[in-house]
Amino acid sequence: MNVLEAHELYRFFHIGDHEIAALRGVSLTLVEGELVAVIGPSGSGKSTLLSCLTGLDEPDGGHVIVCGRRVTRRSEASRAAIRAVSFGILQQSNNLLPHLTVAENIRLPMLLTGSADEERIAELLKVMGLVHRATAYPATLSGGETARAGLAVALAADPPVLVADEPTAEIDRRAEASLMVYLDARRTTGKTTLLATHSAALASKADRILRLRDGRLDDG
Ligand SMILES: Nc1ncnc2c1ncn2[C@@H]1O[C@H](COP(=O)(O)OP(=O)(O)OP(=O)(O)O)[C@@H](O)[C@H]1O
Repeated sequence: MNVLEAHELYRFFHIGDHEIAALRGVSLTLVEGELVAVIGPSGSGKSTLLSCLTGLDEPDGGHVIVCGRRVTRRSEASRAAIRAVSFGILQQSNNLLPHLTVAENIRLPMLLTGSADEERIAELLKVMGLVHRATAYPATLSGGETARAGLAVALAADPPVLVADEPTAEIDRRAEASLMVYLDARRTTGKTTLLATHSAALASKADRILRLRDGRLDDG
C-alpha cells in the first residue's frame, strides 16, 4: 500500500531578483514497510523536499498525500493535525521544546496521538542512552544528547512515516547502531521511513536510495 506520495513538487526561493529552484518536479512513492534514503550534495534540495513532504513547508507546485490524505493546499492547522498522526519528524535544527524535559518532550507526541506509554518512554530513553538525562531540559544537553533526544521524540508515537533529516549527523557509533536496530524493527512492523543522509553506512541499510541533484531525482 502507498503510504507517502509526492507528485511533481516544485519549490522556489527568491533572494532579491535571484530565484533558486530548490525542487524541480520531484515525484516519489513510498510503500508500507519501506526504508528509503535520499542522498545528494549539499544544497540539492533534501531538506526542502522533507519539509514539503511533511507539510512543514508548502510547495509552489505539486501535491503530497500521506496515508490517503492530502497534505498540501491546506491551512496550517489542518496540516499540523495530519502531521501529528502521520509523521515522526527529525529536522536538522533541534525539535525539542525548551520548556519541557527530555522525558516530557518524548511524551508529548504520544499525548497528541493517544495516550502516553511510560514503558515505551523508558525504552526510548534507554536505547538512546538518555536515562540519566530524562529530567534534563534541552538547553543543558550536549549536541549528541540533543540529537538522540530528537530521535526519541520523532520515534515516540511509532509514526506510520518517520522522516529524518541527517539522523546520524551528531550521534556516535553506538547510538547509530541502536538507531539501525530501531529502523529495522519499524520495517518488520510495516512502518515507513524516509531519511536524508550523507552517511554511506545508513544509506546502505535502505531498501532504496533516491538521488537528488539540483532539485531533481535521478532514477534510483
Ligand atoms: N528559506 C530559504 N530561502 C532561500 N533559499 C533557500 C531556503 N531554503 C533552502 N534554500 C536553498 O534551496 C536549495 C536547497 O536547499 P536544501 O537545504 O533543501 O538542500 P540540502 O540538500 O538539504 O542541503 P544540505 O545537505 O546542506 O542540508 C539551496 O540552494 C538553498 O540555499
